[in-house]
Amino acid sequence: MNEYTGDYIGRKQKVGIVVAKFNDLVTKRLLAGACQTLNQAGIATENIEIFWVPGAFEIPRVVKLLSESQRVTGIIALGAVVRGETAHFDYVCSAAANGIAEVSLNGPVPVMFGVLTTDTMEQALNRAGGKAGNKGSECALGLLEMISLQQKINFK
Ligand SMILES: Nc1c(NC[C@H](O)[C@H](O)[C@H](O)CO)[nH]c(=O)[nH]c1=O
Ligand SMILES: CC(=O)[C@@H](O)COP(=O)(O)O
Repeated sequence: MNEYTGDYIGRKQKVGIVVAKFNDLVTKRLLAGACQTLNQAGIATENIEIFWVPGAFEIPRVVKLLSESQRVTGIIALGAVVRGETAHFDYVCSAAANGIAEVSLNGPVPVMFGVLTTDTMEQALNRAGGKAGNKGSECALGLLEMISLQQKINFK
C-alpha cells in the first residue's frame, strides 16, 4: 500500500467520514481501510468522526452539513452502490456523485469520493480490501494530499 509522503498536516486535524449502511458488508471494509490509513499517517482515532447514513443517496446532505459545521478539515464519503434490475442504480449513483462533487467544489473543505458503483457485489468486495485494493484507503491518502495542498494555498 502506498504510504502518505506528503507534507505533515498536523496530528490535531479532524477528519469526517460519512458512510452508507446499505451494503455494509462492503462499506465497513471501506471504512476500515480509510481509518487504518489515516491512523498510519498520524491522524488519531479520536480525531476521526464517523457518520452513518442509510444509503449513498443520503451521503451528500450529511457531507454538506459536516462541511459547513467547521468541525473537520476534510471529509471522506464512502458507499457501495451495486446494480440491480432497474434504473435505480443510475439515479442513486448520479445523485451521490453530483451531490458530493458540489460540496467538495463549493464548500470550505475537500471531500473525497469513495462511493463504489459496481455491477456485482464481487466487484465491490474486490475494491474494499480485495485484489483491486481498498477505495477507502485510497481516499484517505488523497484527502491528506488535498488538505496539505489547501493549507499551502491558504498560507498567508
Ligand atoms: N441500492 C442501493 C442503495 N439504495 C438506497 C438509496 O441510497 C437510498 O437510501 C434510498 O433510495 C432512500 O432514499 N443505496 C446504496 O448505498 N447502495 C445500493 O446498492
Ligand atoms: C442500486 C439500487 O438501488 C439497487 O440495489 C436497487 O435494486 P433494483 O434495481 O433491483 O430495485
